[in-house]
Amino acid sequence: MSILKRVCVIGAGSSGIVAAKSLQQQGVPFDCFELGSGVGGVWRYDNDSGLSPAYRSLHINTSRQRMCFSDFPMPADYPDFPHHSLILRYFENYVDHFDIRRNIRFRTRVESVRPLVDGCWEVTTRQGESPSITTRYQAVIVANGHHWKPRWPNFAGEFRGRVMHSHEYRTPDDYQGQRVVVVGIGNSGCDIACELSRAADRVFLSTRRGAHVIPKYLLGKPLDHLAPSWMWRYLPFRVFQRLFEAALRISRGKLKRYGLPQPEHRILEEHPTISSDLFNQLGHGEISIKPQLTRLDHDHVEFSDGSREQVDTIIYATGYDIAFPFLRQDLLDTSDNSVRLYRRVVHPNYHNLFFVGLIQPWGAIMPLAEEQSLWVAEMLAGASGLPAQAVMDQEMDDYARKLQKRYASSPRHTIQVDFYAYLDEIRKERRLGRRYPALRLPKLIDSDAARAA
Ligand SMILES: NC(=O)C1=CN([C@@H]2O[C@H](COP(=O)(O)OP(=O)(O)OC[C@H]3O[C@@H](n4cnc5c(N)ncnc54)[C@H](OP(=O)(O)O)[C@@H]3O)[C@@H](O)[C@H]2O)C=CC1
Repeated sequence: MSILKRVCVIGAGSSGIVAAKSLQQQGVPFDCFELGSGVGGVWRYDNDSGLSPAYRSLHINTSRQRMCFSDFPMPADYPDFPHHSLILRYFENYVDHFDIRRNIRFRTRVESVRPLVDGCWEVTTRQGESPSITTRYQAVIVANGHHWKPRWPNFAGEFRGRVMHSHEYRTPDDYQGQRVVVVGIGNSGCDIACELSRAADRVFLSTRRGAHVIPKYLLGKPLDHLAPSWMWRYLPFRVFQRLFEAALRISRGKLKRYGLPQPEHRILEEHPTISSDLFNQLGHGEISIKPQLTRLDHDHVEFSDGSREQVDTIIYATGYDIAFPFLRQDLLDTSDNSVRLYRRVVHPNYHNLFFVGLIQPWGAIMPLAEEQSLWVAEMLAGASGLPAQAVMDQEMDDYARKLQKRYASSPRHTIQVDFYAYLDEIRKERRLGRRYPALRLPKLIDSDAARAA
């Protein structure tokens, strides 16, 4: 039997809950489906969805003032960079404060999302072991996150020790006395290498191009407090980049002083790697930096400088693929890990299929997911619309071109945005949207004749 509803939200992580709350405030009926038995997504340690990569010691690397939602500040007694347990508590309180938990169906997998010929979406869900249910929706908001499907590299040779992805890493307890190589110098790689360096016998951190590692505090301030928002907004990019480089030179010094390779690209041309601990652990001689891993050889690994090390465990901290297991690949091609969406939110052909939180900002994601959610909720409430298709196509082309020009080429740089620029962009889109014809949603007619397109 199919039941009529209006909007389906997929996921109750930080993006899903703000999408749900925004719909509720606009009076748009919705169902939110969450695979795990609680909210919080990646911030729920040992989430029974099996999708959270959070390790026991995880602290966020954006400050509490920058990461919170606009109408729900984080408690003043939280530290600058809260532990994941505090962040989860914040999300739990948010959900209760805005009374959205009753519209979230937990332990429910979204199996498929299919477009119907009448413009609606047919969403098939399954709660636990119950039979699947199919429901028609006028619109779907995808907020399933993009840090749950490990990206595995492929190296020549064979390895007989333990091979794992950072997604599986939880605590350093099992690594006493081991020799471990961590591949990748993103935030996971650095955090895990630092933690393991206090437990394992030797830790090698392998990087193929280095990173402009930024300490959590710069000139005595949480790094995202250093430059006022007007600098991010109005200074020409190259000027801002030079100022940032200067602040790093003063605060941190040169990378090579710590034994880190100098990347070929400049700061702001990569997703930021933020770690204060890495500098200490390098200075203590507890981590050895290695170039690209090139070959596996039973209980040894080889690197591009010809060096070779015996190791017990390889941890690939090589990032994540973007994936929507419930959507047909031909509806949204993610084969090169990029997605083509208007303003990173609206599907180019199906204007009632939205994505919230599918961005990787220089800065915190939550306020940006909030702004996206407000925009989408206004459209779904009939208060706002989209520009002409040609305008949307142009914007998507421009974004892809700018991204390619600015960022080091990597599958992890396909959804990058700058915090303030993107916030302003979506705010402007909301203002303009009120002048466009309201978004036309398909009518909800429960008809067995509506076939999958
Ligand atoms: N404390 C916090 O708040 C934390 C936040 N995060 C966030 O989670 C997200 C995911 O981070 P993370 O898991 O670090 O993943 P990232 O994608 O950010 O980093 C992956 C790293 O692995 C390298 N890599 C990828 N493929 C290969 C390969 N085949 N060979 C060698 N190196 C490779 C990348 O290098 P290259 O650049 O050359 O592609 C990069 O250094 C990010 O948004 C991050 O900011 C993660 C951990 C902690």
